[in-house]
Amino acid sequence: MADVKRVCCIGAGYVGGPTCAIIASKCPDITVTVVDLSQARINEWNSDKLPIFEPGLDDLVKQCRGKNLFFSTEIEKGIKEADLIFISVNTPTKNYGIGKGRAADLKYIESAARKIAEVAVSSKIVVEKSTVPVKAAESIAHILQANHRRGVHYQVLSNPEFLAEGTAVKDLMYPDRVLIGGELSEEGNRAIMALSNIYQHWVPKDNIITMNTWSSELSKLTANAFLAQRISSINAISAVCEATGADVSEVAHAIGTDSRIGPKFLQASVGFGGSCFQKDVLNLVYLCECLNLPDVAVYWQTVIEMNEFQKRRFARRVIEALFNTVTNKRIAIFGFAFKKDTGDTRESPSIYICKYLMDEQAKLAIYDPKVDHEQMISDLTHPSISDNPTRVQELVTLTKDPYEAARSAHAIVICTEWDEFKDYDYQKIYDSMLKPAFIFDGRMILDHKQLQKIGYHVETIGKRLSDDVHTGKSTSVP
Ligand SMILES: NC(=O)c1ccc[n+]([C@@H]2O[C@H](COP(=O)([O-])OP(=O)(O)OC[C@H]3O[C@@H](n4cnc5c(N)ncnc54)[C@H](O)[C@@H]3O)[C@@H](O)[C@H]2O)c1
Ligand SMILES: O=c1ccn([C@@H]2O[C@H](COP(=O)(O)OP(=O)(O)O[C@H]3O[C@H](CO)[C@@H](O)[C@H](O)[C@H]3O)[C@@H](O)[C@H]2O)c(=O)[nH]1
Repeated sequence: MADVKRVCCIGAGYVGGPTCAIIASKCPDITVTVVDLSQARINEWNSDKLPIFEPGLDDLVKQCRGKNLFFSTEIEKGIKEADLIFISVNTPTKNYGIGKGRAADLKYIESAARKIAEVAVSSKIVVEKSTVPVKAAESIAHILQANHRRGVHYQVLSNPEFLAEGTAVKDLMYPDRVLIGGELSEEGNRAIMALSNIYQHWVPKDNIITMNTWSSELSKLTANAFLAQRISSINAISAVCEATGADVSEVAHAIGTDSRIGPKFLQASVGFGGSCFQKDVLNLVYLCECLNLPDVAVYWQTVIEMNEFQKRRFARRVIEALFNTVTNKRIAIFGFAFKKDTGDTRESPSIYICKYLMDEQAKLAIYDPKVDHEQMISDLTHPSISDNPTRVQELVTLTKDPYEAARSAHAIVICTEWDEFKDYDYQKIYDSMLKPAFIFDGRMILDHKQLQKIGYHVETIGKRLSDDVHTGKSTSVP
């Protein structure tokens, strides 16, 4: 099995699509087919407008599509023909039954495994690419082995993905490391080598780390838990900064220069979003509970609680600064994606900030350079955000023009760190706003001094810019 010629990937999402585009582009000797249940998603992958926005992805897909990269709903054919199959389906937080709100929902993983067992007529390497709880590979192996045909053998590997959205192509092209976990046996080793050979087309051998399956699965959850924890930690410190007059950027810089801490992932913000951090930390929390480690579970749970606190705290600051009422006030929301350079809104802090402001009956004018308006409405009318979709439609205006969003507004709230927000004509915007005009920079990306010079009242995360600090009246510590 050392020579993989055909790869199939089940799941044409944010991970499956870009990962397979890179494999196809770096391995012209391998045919890669990405399959999905969703005809609409596959149609988009086969069209000029891909279903996801990622810098550099369009070119990559165009370069390989129809040559050695295919997108299809013919799942059975894809499985039958492949030597190696990636399972890259979604593993969302369960919203029903046992483990509701914390455990990962493994129903899509299981159905992919069952489909493989049902249709495979030759031996396969099955690679768990999705993020899963520890021991999920064992369940996949059980399903495959219990249903296998004579002469068909399986090796199950864990190969978690570390790409971040918005930088997926770069992350896949130059990964810090590739992790491959497998069975400690001769067949296990052969399967690990086969997958490693694919990556070695472009990843230096030393950056490919092999280990036992459970360590690999746990490493993925641990990496995300550590990253999320850093953000929650600096966000917690941002609250202390606002209360004391310290500046969180200065604190982050100071601690980041300690080589043991390092400078990355210390950007205080309105809170972390995205489809992974919350889901994976909760997944770890649930795992700890199941392993009868309640203290460890509580430890990681606080990372999530701090993130909730940060989103709520920021929305409250907006309301307080606007004289404790935002009812019927027009507030421009700049940014709806969970971070810049993506159109993804899953768990975006912007959704929650909009929710808190809508709860106070603020009128929102939302602008994002990449998020579709249908997606915004779908997020804001989700039952967990609002129980009155008609009211949402009344309160929210969606616009394709940031200047339009800010016109006659009382305030601008920056929720995503899009680069273009830095380049707007803020004098022109100021002139069109109601006075006093407020800017709440939830991402610390604007030139605050310049904005103050124009006349804005500026508030940001982790730093006091308002008058009481300028006059030295910062909160005293007992
Ligand atoms: N999004 C990220 O940045 C990222 C990064 C690293 C890891 N991950 C992990 O990778 C996995 C996939 O994430 P994603 O963001 O790509 O999800 P996604 O929701 O974008 O895509 C998953 C796709 O799988 C398809 N699917 C589900 N069940 C299927 C089945 N039985 N047969 C065929 N297709 C099926 C869905 O239709 C969907 O298109 C998750 O476990 C996630 O935690 C995501
Ligand atoms: O210093 C920082 C860094 C990030 N964020 C926020 O954290 C969230 C997540 O950002 P990021 O990690 O860059 O994007 P994701 O696409 O969610 O990627 C994370 O989740 C993926 C899915 O598991 C992993 O593969 C990646 O390694 C991991 O970075 C976003 O809302 C960011 O704005 C901050 O607030 N401060």
